[in-house]
Amino acid sequence: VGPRNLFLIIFPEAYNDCEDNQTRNRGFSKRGDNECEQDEGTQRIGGPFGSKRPTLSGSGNGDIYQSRGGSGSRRDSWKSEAEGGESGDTQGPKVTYIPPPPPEDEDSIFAHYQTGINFDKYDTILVEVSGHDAPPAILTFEEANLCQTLNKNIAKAGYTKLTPVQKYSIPIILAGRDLMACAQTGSGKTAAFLLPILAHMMRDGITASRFKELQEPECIIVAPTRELINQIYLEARKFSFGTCVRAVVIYGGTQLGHSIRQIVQGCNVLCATPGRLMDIIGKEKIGLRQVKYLILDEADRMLDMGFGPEMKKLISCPGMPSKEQRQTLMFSATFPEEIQRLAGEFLKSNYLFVAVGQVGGACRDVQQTTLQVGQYSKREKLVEILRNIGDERTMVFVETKKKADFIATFLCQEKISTTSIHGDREQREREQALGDFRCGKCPVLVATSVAARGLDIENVQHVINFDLPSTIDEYVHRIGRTGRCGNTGRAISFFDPESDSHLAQSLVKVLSDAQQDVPAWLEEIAFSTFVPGFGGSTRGNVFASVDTRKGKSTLNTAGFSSSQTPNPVDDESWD
Ligand SMILES: Nc1ncnc2c1ncn2[C@@H]1O[C@H](COP(=O)(O)OP(=O)(O)OP(=O)(O)O)[C@@H](O)[C@H]1O
Repeated sequence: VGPRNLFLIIFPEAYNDCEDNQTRNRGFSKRGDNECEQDEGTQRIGGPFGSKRPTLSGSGNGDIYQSRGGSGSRRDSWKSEAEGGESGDTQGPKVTYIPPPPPEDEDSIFAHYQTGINFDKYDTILVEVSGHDAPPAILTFEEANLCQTLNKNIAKAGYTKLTPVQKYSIPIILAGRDLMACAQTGSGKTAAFLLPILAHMMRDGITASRFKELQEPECIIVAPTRELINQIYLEARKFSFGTCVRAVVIYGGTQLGHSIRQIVQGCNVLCATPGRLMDIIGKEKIGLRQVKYLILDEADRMLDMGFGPEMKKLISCPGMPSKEQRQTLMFSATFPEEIQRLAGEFLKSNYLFVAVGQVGGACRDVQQTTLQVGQYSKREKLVEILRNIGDERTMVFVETKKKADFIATFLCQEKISTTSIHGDREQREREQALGDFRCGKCPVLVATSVAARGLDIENVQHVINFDLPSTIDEYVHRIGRTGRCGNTGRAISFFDPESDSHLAQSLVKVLSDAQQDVPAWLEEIAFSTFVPGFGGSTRGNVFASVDTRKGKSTLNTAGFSSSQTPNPVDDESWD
């Protein structure tokens, strides 16, 4: 019995289960179901790729699958942390993982990859700014008039030229305005908010944090996944290098005591996943009275039905300054209209909206290919493609955690060096997997949607959608793991007409908007599933290209400053 057969004997229904699961979920908006961050406080113990089937639970062999309630349990699972899960009174053993500290040497802090051949093409992208009295865009870092230390750090990070989202967002944030910004994946949104906030903090003369049981950060940044918030923290640490500003990161899957120890040493910029943040606030280690900046990265995800209620709780926490008294910033590559409307509750009514290119559009530096592949041929096709790719770094996205384990195991058996990341793996394993992928030890990373957003990994040349996601937004984020910062990349998607037809129409639109070839068979499927007045089952108005306030806006190429909206924009009342 070969290893693959052995796997199938032990988990005979693994493959079909995954497919069933995926099919069952089709047709529903899976916003809220898709795997994202799950900050539950208990620890999972897994096999080579983490999760074990629930049926093994309690087998007494130490190989226990700590059930997380299946897909769709995200809210509950991370709530359990906020409600005391971390203290170990829910399920499973207490989390003891303490992530290794990041390297402290300057070379590591400022390590970066090169911008690509298409970096300058960013300047040709149309930018739309809506809202009243938008400050003009800046063309250079010098125009931003940042302090010397920040300028030094920018130079050490290898930034010489602003990206469009930076040209527009930096002056808006420096002017103290609230902002909702939408720009393509990999185009520098993180620095677009970090730099002006740090500049503000420096200008306000932030004093060095000192040890205190209750810390009161000036800035809170939230993001939907642990790895992403850690990445944002590393960027914050890089740009604040040599200043008094202390950034701290806290996220689920790690020991709570460790998070607390990081915080009490001083905290000006708190980077957090929502579950851990609420937990720490509940434990009175963080006070909110000094919060001047609240940033929601991947804001559409942070406001959707998965995280939205917790974000609302956050802004209504005792001490949290009202929206009039804080500056709130939202960034994403996608912004469905209905989520834009929800965002109004968080933002001042005169917030500005910046759209670089088409809201929700795919990055044009990614060459997209769609292949018609039925579910039973997918594995063979995957192996064929990976063998052709060789050692180039490739992310393979699948729809379920079980499938991620299954495909990763399968590829290893095929002698393709593979690791995996998904929400049923322990945090230690997730970080190890990402590390092995980053350094090239494992050039293939099989992932669920937990890795779809925000992750900025050097040299990811290929993304393969083994399973297409259920929403086109998720597709845009996934393929955005390649083709970053002006570099080129390739995305190959397996389209199974049995389960993916609902996506055909929006996929055709995304492909054609990004000037990609659209296969005739895909157009045919899109046509045959045509829904008049297409709202799409998955994403409100799929191709929203404007601020939903419908204010008049101005179109600019990124090199020129915007004029302002002449008319009142609020024809819809949110407050
Ligand atoms: N002005 C710049 N010059 C050079 N490199 C830059 C510049 N701005 C950002 N970068 C680099 O580009 C990469 C992508 O940036 P970032 O991760 O902020 O993209 P993003 O827009 O947030 O993407 P996503 O939508 O996937 O979250 C990072 O490695 C970042 O350091």
